[in-house]
Amino acid sequence: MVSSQVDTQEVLMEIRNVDRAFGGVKAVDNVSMDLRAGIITTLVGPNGAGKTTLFNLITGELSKDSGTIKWLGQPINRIKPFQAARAGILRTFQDLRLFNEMSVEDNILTSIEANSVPLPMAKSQRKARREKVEYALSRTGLIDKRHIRAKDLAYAERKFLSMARVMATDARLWLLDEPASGLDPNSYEKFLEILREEVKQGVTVCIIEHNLDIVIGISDRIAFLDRGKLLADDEPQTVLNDPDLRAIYFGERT
Ligand SMILES: Nc1ncnc2c1ncn2[C@@H]1O[C@H](COP(=O)(O)OP(=O)(O)OP(=O)(O)O)[C@@H](O)[C@H]1O
Repeated sequence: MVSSQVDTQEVLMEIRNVDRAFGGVKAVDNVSMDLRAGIITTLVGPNGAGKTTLFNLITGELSKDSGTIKWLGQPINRIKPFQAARAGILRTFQDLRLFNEMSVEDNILTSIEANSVPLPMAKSQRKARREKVEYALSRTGLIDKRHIRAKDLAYAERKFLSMARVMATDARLWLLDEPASGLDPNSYEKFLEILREEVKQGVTVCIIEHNLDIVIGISDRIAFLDRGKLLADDEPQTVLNDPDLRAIYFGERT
């Protein structure tokens, strides 16, 4: 599933000594890691490990207490979510945050409009937007649902719409927060297939995932967080075969 189109040694994002506490809880504790281009990095760890907080720090939903994050070599320490999106870093949320009263198609269009650098709407740009919407609709299997309101979709379709909203932008880094949770096996196979295809086209993905089958099926690299600390960042087999990490993952720590 590694991209054939990009240099996977290229570091897109450099995270160094990042901290964030909530009162006495160190949600993210001195985390340093790289996100490399054209691969899928999976963030795993028990509940409360700090995975979502790390996403929030990357995209500026939360501010860091200390540490630095660089994107394409440039510090993005005070970035706001809309600036992150326009810089090519886009995320999904566990609670999806769709516009429930809007149609599927309008949800995708809105995402393009909100997350792209505004340009005068030349005819050619309008056409390009339409093509992106069509691409996202067809890749996620939502083409026949384009006029349905988001709130009337089935659960799996809502998950795919959330992904379509990222897909239709030109984001280079996708941060996906449990995008496959609650999906039936058919849907998550489809989800994995879509993701692999997008990575082949050059997208870079960091995904938070609990389902071990999905973690095994998709990861090029696994970063393991526990109580805010990064305990491992390595090849999947190395992380998954580590008995101490397995004990933490399966809640068997002493
Ligand atoms: N806004 C907040 N206010 C107070 N504490 C928070 C806040 N956000 C996160 N925390 C705490 O920070 C820690 C890390 O939470 P976080 O949601 O990042 O973990 P997670 O690994 O994403 O967990 P899960 O797998 O359950 O989603 C937890 O102890 C959580 O209670």
